[in-house]
Amino acid sequence: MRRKLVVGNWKMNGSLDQNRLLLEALVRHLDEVKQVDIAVCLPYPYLFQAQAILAASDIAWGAQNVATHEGGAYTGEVSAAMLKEFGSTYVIVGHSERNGAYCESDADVASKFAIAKQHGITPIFCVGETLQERESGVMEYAIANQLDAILSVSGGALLDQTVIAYEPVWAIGTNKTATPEQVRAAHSFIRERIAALHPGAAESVRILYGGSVNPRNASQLLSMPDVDGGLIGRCALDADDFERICRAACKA
Ligand SMILES: O=C[C@H](O)COP(=O)(O)O
Repeated sequence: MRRKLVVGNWKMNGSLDQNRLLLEALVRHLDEVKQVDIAVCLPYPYLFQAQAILAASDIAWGAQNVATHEGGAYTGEVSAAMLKEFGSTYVIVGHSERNGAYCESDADVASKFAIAKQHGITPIFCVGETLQERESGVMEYAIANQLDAILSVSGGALLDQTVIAYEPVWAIGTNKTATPEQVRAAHSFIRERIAALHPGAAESVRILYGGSVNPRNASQLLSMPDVDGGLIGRCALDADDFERICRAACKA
């Protein structure tokens, strides 16, 4: 039985003052929510602040990216070892906002996935189709390619105990949520694809849905078969909304 996981992706939002209020509110609001795992992935400069405020709670924290290298002359990069020093449990890899704007390749994402695992950080590996891919009927092909990039570098076994986020690009930040049936079909496809290579990993990997999840649609989306939680963007910046989504996950 997989435990549900709700992760807030703060993206490039926050300030020391805003974060303190939000993190302290999350600690208060979510103190009694024990039935699901909860985490926030915030910008690098605030990992120390998250560690200070969340360490005594059950809320985990992590980053939104990681370098493909262990260290050295890579200006502007942040290594997995550095993330670990600040207590990061998770790191998001392959988010479509990075693939598009920063030209991350599948090989880059596979390296990030592998290096995170080597340092004991759980990668949250994002996959998902564009609207054009969905409308032209190649959605499964697109997702399979993204998955295979990881599977070919890391092997199925490395997916054991990791997290995949299915995020249709057209549903991110748009208020166009995927229908429950679309979500179910995509999650089932992802699990079957992994099972074909590594049945053990397919059972343990948690597959989150991300894309315009809010307190009103969370119950239905998160209770679909093969959905093990959510990756939440905008609604993770509001303590009340995030709490309601976490509570919906408890009942899902
Ligand atoms: O990582 C989170 C996703 O990009 C979803 O963002 P959103 O909930 O604002 O649509």
